[in-house]
Amino acid sequence: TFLSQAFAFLTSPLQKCLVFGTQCVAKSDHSQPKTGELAYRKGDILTIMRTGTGKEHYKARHNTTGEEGLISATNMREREAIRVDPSLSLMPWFHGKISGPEAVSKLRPVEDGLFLVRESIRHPGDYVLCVGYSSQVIHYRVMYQHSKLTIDNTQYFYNLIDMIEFHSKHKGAIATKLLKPKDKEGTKSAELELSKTGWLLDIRKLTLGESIGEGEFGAVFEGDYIGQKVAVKNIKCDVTAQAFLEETTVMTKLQHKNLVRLLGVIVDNGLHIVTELMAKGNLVNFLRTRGRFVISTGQLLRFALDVCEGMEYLESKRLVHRDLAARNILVSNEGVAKVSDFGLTKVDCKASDNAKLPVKWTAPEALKKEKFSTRSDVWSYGVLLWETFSYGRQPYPKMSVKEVKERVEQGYRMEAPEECPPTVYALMRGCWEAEPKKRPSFHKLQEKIERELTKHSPGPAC
Ligand SMILES: Nc1ncnc2c1ncn2[C@@H]1O[C@H](COP(=O)(O)OP(=O)(O)OP(=O)(O)O)[C@@H](O)[C@H]1O
Repeated sequence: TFLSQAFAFLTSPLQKCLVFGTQCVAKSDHSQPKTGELAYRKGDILTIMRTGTGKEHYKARHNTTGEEGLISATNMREREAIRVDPSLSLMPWFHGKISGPEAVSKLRPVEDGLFLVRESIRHPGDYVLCVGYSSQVIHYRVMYQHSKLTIDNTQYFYNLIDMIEFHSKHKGAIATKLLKPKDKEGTKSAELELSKTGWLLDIRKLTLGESIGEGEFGAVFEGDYIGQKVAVKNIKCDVTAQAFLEETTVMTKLQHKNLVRLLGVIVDNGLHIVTELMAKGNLVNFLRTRGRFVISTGQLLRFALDVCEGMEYLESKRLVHRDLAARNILVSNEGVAKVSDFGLTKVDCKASDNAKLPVKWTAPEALKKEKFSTRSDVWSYGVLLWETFSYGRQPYPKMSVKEVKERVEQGYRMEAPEECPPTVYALMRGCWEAEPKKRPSFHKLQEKIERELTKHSPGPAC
C-alpha cells in the first residue's frame, strides 16, 4: 500500500503541451468528425503526432485504425499508470507446486477449456498443464527438453507463456483449446491490467528491424510501431519477464523529457518492452566513438544537465534509480540525453540483493549498509560526470572492484579527468562526500551546471 500511495496517480485531463509520441485515451466518443478530424470511441488509444492549428488541437493517429486527423486535447486523458503491485502476474494461471488432486479441486466445477499449470511434484522441474474437458480434468505433462518445453515432442516453446498462448489459439495435441485461465488466488493478470490501462500494444502493428544492442537479458531491436520509430527489448524467459514487469510498471508513471519513455508492452513470445528509440545509443559509446575533438565541453555540460533534470524529476517522485551510470544514459537523434534502465529503481529503500551492485558507481553507505537514497544516486551522478568528462573512460581505471571498495572507504577519490573544468571537478568531489547529507541535491547541481554552461557555447549537435 505504501508503494501504491506513493504513486496514487494521474487521470487528469491533458492541459500541458503534448509531445510527439504521447499516447492518450479518449474520454468520450467522437463519432461524427468534421473534415480533417479523427473519429474515435471512448477508451480508444491515440498517439500524438504534432500540434494542430489551435492551442488545444493536435494531429493524432488512431492506434487501432491507423487513421490520422485532428483531435481536441480536452477530450483526452493520459494513460493511467499501473500501480506497482506484486500480485500482478504474467502467468496468473501458474499455481506452483500443487498435487494433481488439488489441481482438480481448483478446476471444479469443470468447464471445457478451463485450465491451470502446476509444477510436477513427482518430476521436479517439469510442469503439468491441467485442462477441463468433458466433465473431467486431463493432466498433460510438460517436459523440459533441450532448453525448451514440450507436451507432444512436436511443438516446442521457449516458456510457459508461449505454450499457453499457442494452445489458446490452437488445439494442437491436447483435447481442447485453452479457453479460460483459472487464476491463482491473490494474483492479478498483468495482461488484463495492461490492456485496461492502455499499455498493451498490438504485435501486428510492430515491425522489427535490426538489433541495436545487447542487454543482460536479451537483444534490443530497432522497430516501427504505427509510424513511430521504437526500440524493443524482448525477454523470452518467463521468470525474467515477470521481474521486468516491475521495471515496466515503474516506467508507466514517468513522463519527462530526460527519461526514456515507455510506449507500451506486448505479451507475445515472452515480453516485449517498447520504448522510444534513442537513435544515438548509449552515452559511453557515443562519447568514445567521437572523442574530445568532436564533442565540446559545452555539449558535455548539456548532457550533464539533461541527466540532472531527469534525476531531479525521479527524486520528485521519491524514486531512487540505484544504477545511474553513463551506460544507462541514452542519446536521442536530436542529441538529448535521457536516463534509462529502471530495473533497480525503487522507492527509497533497502537493497535486497547487493551481489549484483555496480560497485564503482555505488555510494559507500549503499555498499556497506544497503542504504540507498537520492543522495546515493547523487554519488553515482558524480561518477557519471567523471565518465562524461573523460569521454567514456571506465572509472577508477586499472583498479579492481575490491580495491575500489577499500580505497574509497579510506577516503580515496578519482582525480579530475584531463582538461576537465575545475568547477565541474568540484561538483564531482561534492557528490563524493562520504557523508550523504553533505552531498548537493540534484536541484543544486542543476543550478551549478546551468551557471557553468553560460560560460561555454554548446557547440553544434554531434
Ligand atoms: N531505447 C533505446 N534506443 C536505442 N538503443 C537502445 C535503447 N534501449 C537500449 N538500447 C541499446 O541496447 C543496449 C542494451 O540495453 P539494455 O537496457 O537492454 O541493457 P542493460 O543495461 O544490460 O539492461 P538490462 O540489464 O535491463 O538488460 C544499450 O546499451 C543501448 O545501446
